[in-house]
Amino acid sequence: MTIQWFPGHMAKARREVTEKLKLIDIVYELVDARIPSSSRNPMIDEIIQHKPRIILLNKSDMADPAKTKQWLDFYKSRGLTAIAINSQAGSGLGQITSASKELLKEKFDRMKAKGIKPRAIRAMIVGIPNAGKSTLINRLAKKNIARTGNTPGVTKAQQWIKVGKELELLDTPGILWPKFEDQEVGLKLALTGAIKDTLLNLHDISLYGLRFLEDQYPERLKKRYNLKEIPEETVELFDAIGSLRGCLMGGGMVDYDKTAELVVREIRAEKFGPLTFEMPANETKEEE
Ligand SMILES: Nc1nc2c(ncn2[C@@H]2O[C@H](COP(=O)(O)OP(=O)(O)OP(=O)(O)O)[C@@H](O)[C@H]2O)c(=O)[nH]1
Repeated sequence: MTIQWFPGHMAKARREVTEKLKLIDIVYELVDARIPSSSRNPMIDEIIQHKPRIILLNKSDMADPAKTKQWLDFYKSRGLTAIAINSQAGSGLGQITSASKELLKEKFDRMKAKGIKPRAIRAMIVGIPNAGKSTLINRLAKKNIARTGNTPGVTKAQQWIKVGKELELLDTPGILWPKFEDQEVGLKLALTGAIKDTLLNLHDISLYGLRFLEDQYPERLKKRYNLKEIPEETVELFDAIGSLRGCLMGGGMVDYDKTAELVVREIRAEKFGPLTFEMPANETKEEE
């Protein structure tokens, strides 16, 4: 699903998340491990305020493991709890409940001291489109969706998913917008498949991807496209890839549209192995 975000949509999304915050103890902020910064909502800190939070680096199977570790260290150094997960395979999910209990220990101890009956931790998942929210919810839900049903004329009841005995999850995640006003963020979102190609120029996306590979993973780029050296000139690079892969027009000229499309498709399909497109040093100021 690709959402076109207009100011009205953003305000509504924010309102919905703010409303649901009242029902929960903790927020699970789901980001893409390949672009942990670009796949965040730029106003998330302001929106969730002081609500306890765990950052879930999803799709960690598609990210560079060494870089994921650096991201986890970075969050830790900032006093933030972060866990690398793979919602599709279910790995890392076991840590979510224990980390939540740790973060909420004081609150629950206080409740206990006041004589309040013990209850499960209540949580909500928040993330940008395509972060993997539904996949994670389905994984955690197994068969334990507590359907409460709707009563006509009454506001739709929130439905809770039981995750073991100690955790309950709101069944609808909060969907928030990415920082798409930043061109580079847009290119990273496109390369990871979070936004449609049609929103950006395919040549710009592929060129950004190729230059990124040249800078960070030159050997993988050379190997994939049989390059002895990586040509400095963009045209030469496209020519080399296009002719190797038969992306040609009539007359044997390289078809740059087809070549650009091929490159983007291959990056997304992990043909260059797991990739991480940004590191903590690029984090924007709001983390400071
Ligand atoms: N490799 C991999 N793919 C994942 C993972 N989690 C989700 N996906 C894939 O990512 C895509 C988006 O997942 P969804 O669960 O639909 O994402 P969403 O955040 O609910 O998306 P919206 O409904 O657009 O808000 C799907 O193709 C999933 O199969 C993961 O951990 N690893």
